[in-house]
Amino acid sequence: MAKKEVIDEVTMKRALTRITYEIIERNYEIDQLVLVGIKTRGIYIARRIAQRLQQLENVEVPVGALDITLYRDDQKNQTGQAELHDSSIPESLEGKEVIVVDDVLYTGRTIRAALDAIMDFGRPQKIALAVLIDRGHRELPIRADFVGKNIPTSSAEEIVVEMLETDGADRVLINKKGEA
Ligand SMILES: O=P(O)(O)OC[C@H]1O[C@H](OP(=O)(O)OP(=O)(O)O)[C@H](O)[C@@H]1O
Ligand SMILES: O=c1cc[nH]c(=O)[nH]1
Repeated sequence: MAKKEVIDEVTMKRALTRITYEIIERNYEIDQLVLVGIKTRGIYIARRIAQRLQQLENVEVPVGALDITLYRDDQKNQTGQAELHDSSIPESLEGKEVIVVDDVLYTGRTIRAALDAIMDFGRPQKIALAVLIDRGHRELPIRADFVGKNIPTSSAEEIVVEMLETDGADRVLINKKGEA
């Protein structure tokens, strides 16, 4: 199966704008809000949501970045210390209202690990989750509060998120695992 585009630039933009409106409607204490993006593309998505919050509400929401590869509990990323880099949280998360942001939600293991990692930066008042794509197949009791698009997949497929900042274009593709 060839790669198939399931989200184009315009649809991605709309999805992120909608998520931003949903965040606004949720009545967060804006001055307590911190977005925490999960590397790599979750950070870009978090920055884009922060930009829209600035445009729509004239608020500056801090964006942190989390590299959680060391914390994962499956063997996929247990390659040791070399992966502990780039986590940067702008301030203590103690008492904050945190929204974790990632590109794809799949088994939920990355998010479980992210929750662990966040606790090292203080105890937030609450934590929510925003993802661009929810592709199903959860292995843990984790769900997203804000979803750009639900894309049902088989486990033989993969979702490939491309973003301007790192891939030269904004789009989402579905691909048969192992195919280029
Ligand atoms: O719900 P899960 O099963 O944990 O899967 C979701 C995670 O998988 C991907 O990261 P990946 O580890 O593939 O790294 P990448 O983002 O650098 O491609 C994706 O960016 C999510 O962070
Ligand atoms: O299909 C998938 C699964 C996890 N993470 C991705 O980026 N794509």
